[in-house]
Amino acid sequence: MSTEPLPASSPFLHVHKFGGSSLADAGRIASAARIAAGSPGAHRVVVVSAMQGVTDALVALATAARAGDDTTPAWTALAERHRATALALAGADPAPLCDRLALESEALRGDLEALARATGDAVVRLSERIWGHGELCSAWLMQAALGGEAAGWTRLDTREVLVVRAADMGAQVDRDASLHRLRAWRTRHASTHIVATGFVARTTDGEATTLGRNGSDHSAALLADLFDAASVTIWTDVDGVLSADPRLVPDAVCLPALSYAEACELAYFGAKVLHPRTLAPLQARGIPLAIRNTLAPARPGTRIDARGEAAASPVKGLSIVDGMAVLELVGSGMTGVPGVAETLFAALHDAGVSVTMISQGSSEHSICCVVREVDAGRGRAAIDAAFAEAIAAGQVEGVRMQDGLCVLAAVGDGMVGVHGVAARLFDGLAQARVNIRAIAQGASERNISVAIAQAHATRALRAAHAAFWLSPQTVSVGVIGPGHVGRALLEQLAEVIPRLRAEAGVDLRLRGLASSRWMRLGDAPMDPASAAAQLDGDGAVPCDLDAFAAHVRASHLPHAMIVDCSASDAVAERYAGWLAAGIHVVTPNKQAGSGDWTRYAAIMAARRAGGSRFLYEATVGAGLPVVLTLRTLLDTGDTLHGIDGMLSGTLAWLFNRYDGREPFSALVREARALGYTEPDPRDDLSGLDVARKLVILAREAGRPLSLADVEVESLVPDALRSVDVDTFLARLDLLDAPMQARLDAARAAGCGLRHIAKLDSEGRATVGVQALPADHACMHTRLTDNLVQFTTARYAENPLVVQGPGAGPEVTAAGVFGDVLTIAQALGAGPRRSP
Ligand SMILES: Nc1ncnc2c1ncn2[C@@H]1O[C@H](COP(=O)(O)OP(=O)(O)O)[C@@H](O)[C@H]1O
Ligand SMILES: N[C@@H](CC(=O)OP(=O)(O)O)C(=O)O
Repeated sequence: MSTEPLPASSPFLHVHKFGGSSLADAGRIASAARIAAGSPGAHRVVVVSAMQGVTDALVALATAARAGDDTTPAWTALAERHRATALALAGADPAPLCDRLALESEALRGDLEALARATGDAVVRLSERIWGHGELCSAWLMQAALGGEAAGWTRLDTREVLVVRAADMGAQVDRDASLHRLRAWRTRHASTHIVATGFVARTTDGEATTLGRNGSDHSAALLADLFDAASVTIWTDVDGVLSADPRLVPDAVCLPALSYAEACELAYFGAKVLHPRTLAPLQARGIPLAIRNTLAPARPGTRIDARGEAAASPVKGLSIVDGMAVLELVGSGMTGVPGVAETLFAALHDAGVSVTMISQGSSEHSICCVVREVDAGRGRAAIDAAFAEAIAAGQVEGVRMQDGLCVLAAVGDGMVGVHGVAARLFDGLAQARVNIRAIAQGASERNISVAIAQAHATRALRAAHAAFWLSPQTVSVGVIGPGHVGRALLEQLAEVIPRLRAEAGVDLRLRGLASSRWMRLGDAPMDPASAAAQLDGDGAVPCDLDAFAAHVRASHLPHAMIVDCSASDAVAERYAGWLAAGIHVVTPNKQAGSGDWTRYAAIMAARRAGGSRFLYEATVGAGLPVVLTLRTLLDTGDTLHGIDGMLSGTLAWLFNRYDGREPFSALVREARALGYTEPDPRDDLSGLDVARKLVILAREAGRPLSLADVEVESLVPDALRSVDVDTFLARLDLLDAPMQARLDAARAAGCGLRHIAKLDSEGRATVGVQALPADHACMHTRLTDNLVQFTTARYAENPLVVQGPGAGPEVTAAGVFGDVLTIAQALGAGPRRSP
């Protein structure tokens, strides 16, 4: 660290400002001190705010004192908070620091007592002193954390040097007087580095004052100018200036660079991270500003300078100013009359009402301006008075007032000369069903502002944010059932999501994962690669499907989808509700498609009502395009005559292998060992699973078939139907003799055996073993191949055949993923769900 005395002004000097969030407790102050001490540059000026919450407490104390309330408990708590922080920071010898803070606390107590009795100007003077107490204390704390005078850090009470006078536009610095006082201060303090109190200043009369709430940013900029600093860094608790307030828009992104003008507009329109008056002194001197995160100091943050930087979106940031009202002067007599606007704004000026936004239609029939709600009544009275004569003469109707509004501003240098920006903003707001009360765009085209109902503020901000920062194909995804298929799907998602985002604009965000017992929900997208492994770890909560769906249907993301990879009927029971709520559903779970007809019909109706999609390609033939092929045939006007084929990979494998050389039971055991069968092979041999698939296909073709309507031949002997699995496996050879007899009979007729599902032209559905001639397509399959033949009007002589491996987690997951993509890719063109 340099020990050269600090020059009166230096281009090698860097200003660092730490806000209250960075000084919330002793640990944070120590981190801030490490950042300041370790930052580059020969000389540093560290500007501190009060510890988090302290200014609020002081404002409340002053109010209580004026009201004659007992301030002792709150005063004691505040003094104790500073003392406890000092003890934690000061190490072996905390007494000097504690004494300093005790003196400050005593001064505060004196001011509070005086304020309780004060009258006239003294009320303002004492209040200002009280409000600034927090910065005086935190500067002592920070100086100690940095090692004090011994380490070259001198404390500057900014009230000694920063001279401001009250002006129309807020406190105005007297630069010459301030420079003069700073030089004088420098002659008395030969320090290398400085810790300066933010927020506080002195009036031209030498009284203590403040720069207004959140004014420490402004202090840092003013000191940077006075010290001729090379840069200013504002350290806070977020990564930089974000595209919107992260408390309202969870998907807000950190903006790498902004121009002074962009930052100024955003700050003026409510981006709390930066005080609006900070930019002017820096811009005037060309001093660059960085906003960085004390909690993550390695991150680059936001750079603000004259250059700014072009970005992908023409709009850099969105912000909201709450508590606004519209005043509208209306009257046909105003048209073409010069001076109306002048009279109106002069009236507002005289009443001390500041105008945030102005809009006037070209008919000049009305002039509308947006002011702060608290000023609106005063503003209206002032305009009414100014136009009293015109109102009496009937030329002007009077002033209409509407409160309960806020102003949403979209800001960006990139908007200049670019068409479609306003359209995108208004479209986003329209999608969210937000009514726009007034619109203004300055001729700089750097800001479009709209006045909207306060009640719609968050919804509007999220919708506008989605319109500019999210792809229309951004989908909030929740996956249920991390079994074999679910896990394979998560692996595939992990591999493909980055490419989909970069190349196709499809932005799939895994925000929830649930098993039958646990669920994990994330606001930030979860990593699909590790999500399943972490499911029952820290942060997991017991599964609640309502909460899961509510989270997935995030109001700040344009679309939501639940992928059900469970085999649960209870989950299928939820589909109708989810679809009606606009959540798309994708599943390989056969329960809904083949279960109770009334529920199936309700699901299909909910899908239509919610404008959402329900896809289940992987319920039949795993990753093979079976449902899609049938759908396409029907959608293009073909007529289905029949479906037949092998719909079970397990049974296909068994009959492919079964040639009489090995008993059927041995093959069942082998298939089980290879993982081809369900743990209880009766689930396959019963034919029920195949029957479910046939029902799904029949319903797809518009036939109201139910499971009970399918004639299913079970391969499980009656005697083994209700025994436990072990007994069943032990007595499996009961299958052998009857199966051998069927094989012999088939062979005698020149045929072989296959397990076939069939839906005929009359709608009759059957599932069972059939003897097929050697030239039948099903006799030419391999391993676990499924084969589905569609006989239709167009494919009458020679059916359309879909064939390929029809089982296994990877191919099934790929079928599910295909549905997810089908939905996501179509979203770009379709309407967005309203947030
Ligand atoms: N556009 C925005 N970008 C970043 N932060 C914002 C924005 N709008 C509002 N904020 C809020 O501003 C906060 C930082 O301001 P503030 O609380 O005054 O910080 P500090 O205490 O460090 O001075 C952030 O925690 C964030 O919640
Ligand atoms: N402490 C003052 C000044 C300030 O700027 O604080 P912060 O940097 O924490 O916003 C306030 O709360 O208004």
